[in-house]
Parts: sequence; structure tokens; C-alpha cells
Amino acid sequence: MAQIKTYARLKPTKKAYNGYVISKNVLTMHIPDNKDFVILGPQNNLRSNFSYDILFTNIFGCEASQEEVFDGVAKDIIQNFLNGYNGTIFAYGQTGTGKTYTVEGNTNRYSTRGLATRALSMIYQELEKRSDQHISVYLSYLEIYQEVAYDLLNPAARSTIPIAPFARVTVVEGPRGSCILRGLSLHLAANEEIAQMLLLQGQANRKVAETPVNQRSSRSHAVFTVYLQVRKHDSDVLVK
Ligand SMILES: Nc1ncnc2c1ncn2[C@@H]1O[C@H](COP(=O)(O)OP(=O)(O)OP(=O)(O)O)[C@@H](O)[C@H]1O
Repeated sequence: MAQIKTYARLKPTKKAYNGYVISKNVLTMHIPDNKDFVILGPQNNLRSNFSYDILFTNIFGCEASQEEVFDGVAKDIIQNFLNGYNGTIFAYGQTGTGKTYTVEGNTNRYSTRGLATRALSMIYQELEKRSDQHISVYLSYLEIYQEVAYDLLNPAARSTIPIAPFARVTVVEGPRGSCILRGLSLHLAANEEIAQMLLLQGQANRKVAETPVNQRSSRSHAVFTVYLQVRKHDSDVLVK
């Protein structure tokens, strides 16, 4: 059954705002009685000096490590994915709040690698245990920038136009409400090393398109997808 879980991650800052309290999975925000800090209410009235509760599946505090976030958010989704259920991990937040850090991680330190890298490691480790099946892993990396979709893993099709340096992908409606991404390249990743390299390549390509006046990766959305194709050794039946 489809299920959406929401998590909050608090970003460590030197001057932390202390107007909130965390109690298990509830974040209580206090809006102080201060003219500079008001919220627009439902009837466009300005409100201050009140508290409201925001409910999450779980809240990760400032001290939460990348490993804790991965274990808490991603492990079950990947386990289900390996058993044939689609899953999505989606990072949402205003600029500078830590989406890239959480998903891609900090490439300088192994311990701070992000969700995507850890997800690939877990997928290949689990697949190694399944010797009775013939499994192929494919990857794709899509970017949506200013309403246009691009393929981040098709550098051969790059153009020289700075705003559209990658091959364009057309999004069309498919059968039963599905969505077809025409022109998005799929890459067979025979082992984890190849998969991690493709992930890094896509991330790097996204950054290459940036200029000092165009913080492209902050203004675009990226979708990294892993596809599994499974066949029992003695069967022709494909499961995707
Ligand atoms: N949990 C964290 N621990 C340590 N540093 C963090 C954490 N979260 C974010 N940062 C740091 O904060 C800065 C901004 O984070 P990040 O680039 O991930 O934000 P973002 O949400 O992806 O922003 P944008 O939407 O502009 O791309 C980075 O320098 C990042 O390393």
C-alpha cells in the first residue's frame, strides 16, 4: 500500500533559533511577539506570539549523522525496492537547508557520504546475496531546470548553449496515468563501482552547468533513478 512518511532534519548552525521544542515526532514552533517576525494567517491577518505543532514520522536533530538519517529514512524503502516495490526518497526545503548535503553528502569525507551513495552500496550488497537470480541494475539521472527536463548522463549529446548544455528529455503521458521520459538514457551498472561513478558523474555534470550568476543546481530539481530487472536463472520471466 502506498505510504508517505515525512521526516524533518535540523541543520546545525552557529546561531540556532531557540524558539522551538522537539518532543518525539512533534516540532513545536513558537512565533514570538515581535513585529519583525510575523506569520500571515488564513484571513491575511498578521499573527505573532503563538505556537503551532508540526507532526513528522521522525525528527533528526542537529547532531544526527548521515548514517542515522540513512538508517531511519532509507533502509526500509530500499529493502522494499529489492523485493519489487517502487520507492522514492524526496528531499524538500528552502535553499541552503541541507538537501544536497543529505542526499549527495560531503564528498571530502567518507563518513559524510549521502543517502544516494549509501543506497547504492546497500543495493549491491543485498544483490550479492541473491545468487539464484539474474539481476541487472540500470541507472538514469534527470534534471528539471526552468520547466525543461535534461539528461545528466548523456554528455555525448551535450550542446554548447550554456542554459541547455545537456540532451533534452521529453516528458509525455503514458498508459494508465504513467509518465514516459523520452530521450532519457539508461545505463547498465554491472557493479557498485560503476554505479557510484555514474552517480558522481551526474552530480558533477549538474555543477558544470553553473555560472557565477546562475546557481543552476540550487534552482533545479534532480531525479536519480535505480531500475532493477530480475530473472530467475531457469526462467525467461522478467520482473522489473
Ligand atoms: N546536517 C548538516 N551537517 C553539516 N553541514 C550541513 C548539514 N546540512 C547542510 N550543511 C551545510 O550547509 C550548506 C548548505 O547545504 P546544502 O547545499 O545541502 O543546501 P541545499 O538545501 O541543497 O541548498 P540549495 O537548494 O541552494 O541547493 C552546505 O555547506 C552543507 O555542507
